[in-house]
Amino acid sequence: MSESIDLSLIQSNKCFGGTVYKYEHYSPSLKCRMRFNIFLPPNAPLDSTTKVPVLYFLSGLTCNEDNMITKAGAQRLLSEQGIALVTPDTSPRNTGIPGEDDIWSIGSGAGFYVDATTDKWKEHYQMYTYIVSELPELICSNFPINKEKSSVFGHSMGGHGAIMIALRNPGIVSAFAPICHPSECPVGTSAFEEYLGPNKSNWLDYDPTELASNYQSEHVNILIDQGSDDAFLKEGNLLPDHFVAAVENSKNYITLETHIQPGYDHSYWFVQTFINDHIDFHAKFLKS
Ligand SMILES: N[C@@H](CCC(=O)N[C@@H](CS)C(=O)NCC(=O)O)C(=O)O
Repeated sequence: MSESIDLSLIQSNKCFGGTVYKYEHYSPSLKCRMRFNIFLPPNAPLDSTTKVPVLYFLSGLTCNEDNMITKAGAQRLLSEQGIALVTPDTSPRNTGIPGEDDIWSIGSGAGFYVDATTDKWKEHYQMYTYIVSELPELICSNFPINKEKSSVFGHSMGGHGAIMIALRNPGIVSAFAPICHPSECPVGTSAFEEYLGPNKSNWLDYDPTELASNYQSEHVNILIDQGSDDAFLKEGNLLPDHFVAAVENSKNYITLETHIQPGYDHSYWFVQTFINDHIDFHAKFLKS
């Protein structure tokens, strides 16, 4: 890895026999310093010659690299399964873009996993490139990770990111309460307009529902869990029914399993309840 990336260890904590490491690095695609956590299971310490599969978890609005790894309780099963976990941040930070910290659903903590094209955001907000290209290269060059065995999952805005990425780079994907149709919901339209401009045709490649409705590529397997008492769902920000209908059009190419979980909300209490189902879902493919 090039020295300019300056990968620095910030913290390490033993966890279920493995270790959670926090790193900081300079990101050439985002032009700022970024942090991520990586959990290495007991069978793949840093100096291991054994390479293990990896899961990338994309978090939701207002989150950083810590929310999921500290709250979802994934490490117990990942440790047993011998699967690594990477939790990236959700946006560039401290870029100096005016107002970057002012609105909870745009800017810091709200990168929406797109490569921005508008003058205001495009220099730094290249989260699609960061998550799909830069970060996996950095991870596979510096850690005992099997490049061929990786998949992505996420929550809310990160569920949108995970499904969108898996439909553009066919693979296994799962999501908790994903923003399924960002082009049609309040938080999605305001962010897409800001990052991609007002022309909705430029939004389609970043929208899970739009991508699914025309999908005719390698088979994709998707698992979604959705709480029935989720405030974001009730506000019309998630629109899972739009996604289910879109998949109907592409059912020869997409297998979708959706679980509506009665009484659960949008929080990490919900995520931690079903995290093991998601790890098992990925493990079937990652370890085959
Ligand atoms: N607008 C609210 C909602 C933010 C929110 O619920 N974010 C979700 C993802 S969309 C989350 O995971 N929050 C962090 C956490 O629960 O740890 C806020 O700013 O508090």
